[in-house]
Amino acid sequence: MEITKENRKWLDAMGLSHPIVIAGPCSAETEEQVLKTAHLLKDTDTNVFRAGIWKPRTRPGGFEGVGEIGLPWLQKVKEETGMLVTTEVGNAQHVELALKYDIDILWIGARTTVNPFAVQEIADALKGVNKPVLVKNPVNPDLPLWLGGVERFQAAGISQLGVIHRGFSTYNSLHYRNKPKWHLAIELKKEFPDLPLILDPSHICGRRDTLLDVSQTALDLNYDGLMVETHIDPDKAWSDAAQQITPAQLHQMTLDLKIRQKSSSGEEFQRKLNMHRKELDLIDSSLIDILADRMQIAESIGRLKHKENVAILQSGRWADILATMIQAGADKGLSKEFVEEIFKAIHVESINIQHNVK
Ligand SMILES: O=C(O)C(=O)C[C@]1(C(=O)O)C=C[C@@H](O)C=C1
Repeated sequence: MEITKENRKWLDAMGLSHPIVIAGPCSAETEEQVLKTAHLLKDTDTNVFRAGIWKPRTRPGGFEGVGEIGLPWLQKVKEETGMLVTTEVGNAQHVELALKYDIDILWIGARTTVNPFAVQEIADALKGVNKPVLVKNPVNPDLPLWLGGVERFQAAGISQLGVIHRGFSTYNSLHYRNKPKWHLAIELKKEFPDLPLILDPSHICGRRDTLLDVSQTALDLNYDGLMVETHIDPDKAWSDAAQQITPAQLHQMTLDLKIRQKSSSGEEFQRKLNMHRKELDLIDSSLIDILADRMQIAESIGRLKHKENVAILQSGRWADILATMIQAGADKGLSKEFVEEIFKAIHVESINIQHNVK
C-alpha cells in the first residue's frame, strides 16, 4: 500500500489550527437530542458531527440504532450548524442510504474491519464515490488486518482515507474498556506517516474520568485528531452512557489538552536532544551486545541439555527469573508490564535458540 499526501488532502484542505475534532452522540436517539447536541457542539472545537445510526451490539436485545429515520436529522445538523456529518456504515445497504442523505464522511466500525468480506462489500458499494472513509482498528490487535481494510478502499478507487484507533478488546481489564496498545499505532505512523490517524478515546476508556489523559497521550504521539462521544445528557444515553460527556465537558477537555509541535528548531533544544539521542544510541548498542552474550550462554545450556536429553523449558527456573526481574525492575521504577514483556521475549528467543542446537 502506498499512502501519499493525496490521501490526506481532505483533512489538510480543512486548514484547521488544531487536531480535527469529531464529536457527537454514540447513537442518534431522537431528532431533538441530535439537534440540541449539535447546536451546543457548534460553539466548541468540533469540526465534524458524529452519530451512530446503525449500532452493532454485542448481544441482541440492546438498542440497535434508529436506522434510516435518523439520516435526515444529520442533514439538518449540516444545514443548521455548518458542521460536516459522519456515521458508521456496516454493509452495502447502509452505504446506499448514507449516500442518499449525503453524509459527508463514513466510518467503518471495529467489528466490521475484522471481516474482509464485509469491508469488501462496503468498498464495492462506494466505487466511484469521492467521500472520506475512516477505518477503525479491528477488535483484535492485528495491524495487517487494519491496513488491509484501508487497502480495500484504496483498491476501490477511494483516495480520501484515514484510520481511527479505538483500542483492542480485552478481558477483565480494570483500566481500559479496550486496551490502546499504543505500539501498534506507533508502528502504523512509522510506516504510513501521511495516513490521518484519529483517536477514539471514548471506546478505549469506556469511562469519562480518563478521557483527557488518553487523549493527551495521542496528541503527544502526534495524532491528527480525536473522535469523542458527546451527549446532552450522558447518563440518560441509550448506548454507552458511561463513556459519554457533555458538549461543555468536551470544550473544557480541548482547552486542557496540550497540542504538541512536530519538532522545534530551537538551538538549545536541538543540542540537548542530539546529546540525549547519542546517549540512547550507546545504551541501545550495549543492550544488543548484552542480549547477544545472553543468547550465547543459552546456546551452551542448549547443547548441555541436548547431550543429556533434558527438556528445554524449565518452568520453575523461568518463574524465578521473572519474579526476581519484576522485583528488580520495580525497585528501579520500571513497570511490571514492561519488565514482563521484555523477559517473556528474551525467554522465547532463548528457547528458540536451544531448539536449533544440534
Ligand atoms: O535455565 C535454563 O535451563 C535455561 O535453559 C535458560 C532459560 C533462560 O533463558 O533463562 C531458558 C529456558 C528455560 O525455560 C529457563 C531458563
